[in-house]
Amino acid sequence: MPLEPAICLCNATASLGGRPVLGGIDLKVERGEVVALLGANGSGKSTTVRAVVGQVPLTSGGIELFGAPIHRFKQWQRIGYVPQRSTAASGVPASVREVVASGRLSRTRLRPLGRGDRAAVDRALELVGMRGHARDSVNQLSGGQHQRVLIARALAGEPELLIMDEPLAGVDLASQRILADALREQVAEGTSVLLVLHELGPLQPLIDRTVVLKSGLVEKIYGRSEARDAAAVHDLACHPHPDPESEPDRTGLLT
Ligand SMILES: Nc1ncnc2c1ncn2[C@@H]1O[C@H](COP(=O)(O)OP(=O)(O)OP(=O)(O)O)[C@@H](O)[C@H]1O
Repeated sequence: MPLEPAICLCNATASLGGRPVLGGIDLKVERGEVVALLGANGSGKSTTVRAVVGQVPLTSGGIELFGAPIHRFKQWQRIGYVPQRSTAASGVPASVREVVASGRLSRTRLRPLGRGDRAAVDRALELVGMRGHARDSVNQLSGGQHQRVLIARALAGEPELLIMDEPLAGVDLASQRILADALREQVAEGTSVLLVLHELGPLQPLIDRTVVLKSGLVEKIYGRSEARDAAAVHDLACHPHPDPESEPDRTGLLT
C-alpha cells in the first residue's frame, strides 16, 4: 500500500489581520517528492508553509502531515523547517556548530548529544560546506553562510520532510550550487521537500512539481518537464519591469 503523502492541504483557507489570505489551497507533497511554490509577492506562499508547520491556523479546510490531521500530529522531529528571513545570530555568542547542533534538540530533548547526534551534526555541516567554519561565531558570517547554517540546522535533525521558505534568498550562485548538491543528497535518501522559491536556479533539476500561487489560490501546476516554463511564466508575471521606487508588499509582522 502506498504511504500517505508527507503533506496534504485540502481546500485550505486562512486569514491574517482579518483579511482572507489563502482562498482554498489544494496541495500535496508525496513521499520523496520535491515541490516548489512560486508566485508573486503576497500571493500566499509563506502563509501556506506557515500553515503547514502549524504557525497559521486555518479558517476552513484541512492539513494532514504524514497522514495525520495537523491538530493530532505530534512527530515534529520528522520535519525540518527553514523560515523566511530568519537569523542564526541570537545575540548570545554561539558557534556555527552550536547552532547546527540545536537542530538535534527535537530528537535529543534534554539528553546530551550522543555519538549519532554528533555524526548527524558533522554530516549537516559537511553537506552545506560549512565544516571548516564549525568553530566560527555565527555573528561573523556572511548572509549566504548564515543561510547555509540555518539549512544545516534543519538537516541535522535528519528530517523526513524539509520545508524551506526562500532558501536561496541572498545566496550567491556558488552557495546556491552547494545547497543544490546538499538537497540532492537529501532527496536521494528519500526526504520529501516543499520549497518556496522566487527562481528555481540550480535547484530546477531536483524539482518534481512547481505550484504557482496567485492571490491565495493555486493558479497552475507544472510537472517536472515543464519546470523551465514555470520559471519563465513566473519571471514574466512577477518581475516584468522592476520599479526601484515601489515599496515591497510586506507588513513587517512576520520578521
Ligand atoms: N501577519 C500578517 N498580518 C496581516 N497580513 C499578513 C501577515 N502576513 C502576511 N500578510 C499578508 O498576506 C498576504 C500573503 O503573504 P505571504 O507572506 O504569504 O506572501 P508570499 O507569497 O510569501 O510573499 P513574498 O514573496 O513577498 O514572501 C500578503 O498580502 C501579506 O501582506
